[in-house]
Amino acid sequence: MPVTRPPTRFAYLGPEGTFAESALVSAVAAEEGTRQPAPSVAAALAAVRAGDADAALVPMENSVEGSVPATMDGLADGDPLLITREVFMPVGFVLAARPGTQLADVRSVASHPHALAQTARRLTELLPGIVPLPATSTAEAARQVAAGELDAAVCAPIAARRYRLDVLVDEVADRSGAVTRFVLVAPPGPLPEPTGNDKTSLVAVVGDRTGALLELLGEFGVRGISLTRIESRPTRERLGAYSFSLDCEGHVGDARVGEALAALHRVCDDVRFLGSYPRADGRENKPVTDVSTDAAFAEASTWLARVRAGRP
Ligand SMILES: O=C(O)C(=O)C[C@]1(C(=O)O)C=C[C@@H](O)C=C1
Repeated sequence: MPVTRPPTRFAYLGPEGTFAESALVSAVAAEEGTRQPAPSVAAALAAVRAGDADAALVPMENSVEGSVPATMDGLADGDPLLITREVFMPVGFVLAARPGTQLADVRSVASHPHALAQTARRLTELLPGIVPLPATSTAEAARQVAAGELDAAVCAPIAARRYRLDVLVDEVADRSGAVTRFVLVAPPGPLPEPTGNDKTSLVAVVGDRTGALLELLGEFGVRGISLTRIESRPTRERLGAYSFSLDCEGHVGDARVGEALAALHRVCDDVRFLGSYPRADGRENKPVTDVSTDAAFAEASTWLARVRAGRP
């Protein structure tokens, strides 16, 4: 009898109309599963950890405003989760209000803090003297405007349509061309197969030693592995204790990446592997140097085995 698998349940930062939902729609075909909005990044990750969702799509970083702390910390702490995909989404913002509202009528405006940061200058020009309020997402701000709780929202054009708002001002981003990188995270399980153009993410806690960060970077450098992102986050244990969240080129199944991670496991206080997944930013990993290929690593271990066997 054919086994029918239940559809994958994808959680995302909701409500409907977020950039996260658009990114999920762009990356996952409708027949691949169902979509369930979560009220926050933490809630989306918690749904996966509790088994109420099979995967969650959450924002990781934005080309203008940088990393999303809720995602960084949500992946670094708690039960382990694995990134299985990355998804890039252009983000553009509108100022939306209930039909009939004029710009001069607006007394309150809200959005996700990342969206407010990307539109801060324009909002000051358009709404002088009004302090923008944070919302859990751009679409949540739009929903609150539709419910009459706020006058205006900075949101995606799709959220304005979804909540039947009028666009008061189109394109309110301070910088055009912004892109947000989302990641799809799932419970621990088989890793995506290496494609030859992959990324690996991890969080490393380095000890309080002189040169500890240099040591960490050196493990990548000596194996010819390029980093695509690195940032520090407080471990929240005490002032001055940091973890490093980073992405590098390559798959943990590649000899050079596997060896680098094993070395970090030796030299760092803690290493959390966050996944290896296909690179999706349209760029190619840097060519692997001759001395860092899988073949070069295999040949070196064959040589070492011979040496150890007394046959140099
Ligand atoms: O609020 C949303 O629509 C989101 O998907 C979140 C988010 C973010 O966290 O950065 C995504 C893209 C934009 O940069 C603004 C907000």
